[in-house]
Amino acid sequence: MNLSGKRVFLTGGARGIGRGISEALLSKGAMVMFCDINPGTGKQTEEELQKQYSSDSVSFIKADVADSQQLKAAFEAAVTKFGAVDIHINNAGILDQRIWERMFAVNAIGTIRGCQIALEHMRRDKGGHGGVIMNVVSMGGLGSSYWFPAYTASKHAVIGFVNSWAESPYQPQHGVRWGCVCPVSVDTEMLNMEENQIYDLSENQKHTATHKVQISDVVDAFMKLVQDENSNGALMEVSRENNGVYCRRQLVYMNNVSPPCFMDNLPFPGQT
Ligand SMILES: NC(=O)C1=CN([C@@H]2O[C@H](COP(=O)(O)OP(=O)(O)OC[C@H]3O[C@@H](n4cnc5c(N)ncnc54)[C@H](O)[C@@H]3O)[C@@H](O)[C@H]2O)C=CC1
Ligand SMILES: CCCCCC(=O)/C=C/C=C\C/C=C\C/C=C\CCCC(=O)O
Repeated sequence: MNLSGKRVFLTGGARGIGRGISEALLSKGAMVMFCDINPGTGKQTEEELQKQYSSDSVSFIKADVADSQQLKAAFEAAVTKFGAVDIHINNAGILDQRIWERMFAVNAIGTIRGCQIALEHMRRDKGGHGGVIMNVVSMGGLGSSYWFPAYTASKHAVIGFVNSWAESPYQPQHGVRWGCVCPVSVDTEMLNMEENQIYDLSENQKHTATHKVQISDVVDAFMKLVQDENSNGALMEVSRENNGVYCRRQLVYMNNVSPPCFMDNLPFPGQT
């Protein structure tokens, strides 16, 4: 997929992985509108990116993805500005076991609602132009973690939702392809946690120090997936397994869903 001129809406883009993805898309000639709950950082990022690219190509709008009206209004602002949205990216997320219901509202409900809003807009069988819906999930969504059970569950919910749409027999009529990047811990502000935000924090911090990846690793994986026209329903793990490169696995095998494949010919851990 040629990203030049593509119209993108992304959630949680003020900093971290979301900002990294926006910058990579802008560098390929895409136009990006991003929302965030934090207006200060959002505005600052908007200014910096507008200086680097152009004021027409990137803009910020304040929205809380857990609020259905705010999320819908922000997405519609992107449609009004660009004429349509070709690529929708659910990235906003939080990690705090102390407010687990709020975490579900942001990570699971906010993401699923984002998918639904974008799908309605993009579906060819409903007059749309087709498109791509990408999700920044987590390696926690592929397995389990005693450090943060509710966070893990919120990410599993997204994968279940996304793969169910990706394997729909009507997916070709929808003309929308789906993908998830699933990183291990990433070197962002999210790792600066307080006691009780997750269980066993000090043990986790020791573990994270040797396992974390960089934003650029996640962006690299995202860019491969978003540009691959043959990819639908991919869950791309981003981790330091296999000497620091990432591998890609696809868990859905039905008609019209890309076949399983391994990137860089590396086996997925546990497979030979
Ligand atoms: N940092 C990590 O170790 C990992 C992060 N992830 C996921 O990546 C995504 C991005 O996380 P990071 O960049 O690391 O975090 P971050 O905390 O650096 O950035 C998240 C951004 O989302 C915004 N945000 C939070 N709640 C929001 C809401 N309700 N509405 C709109 N915007 C909101 C924040 O203001 C912030 O700008 C999240 O979904 C996270 O779960 C996945 C795997 C590992
Ligand atoms: C395996 C769960 C990864 C979850 C990543 C995530 O979404 C948020 C991470 C936040 C803090 C870091 C916590 C734990 C991850 C640390 C190491 C996991 C190592 C797994 C492995 O590669 O064996």
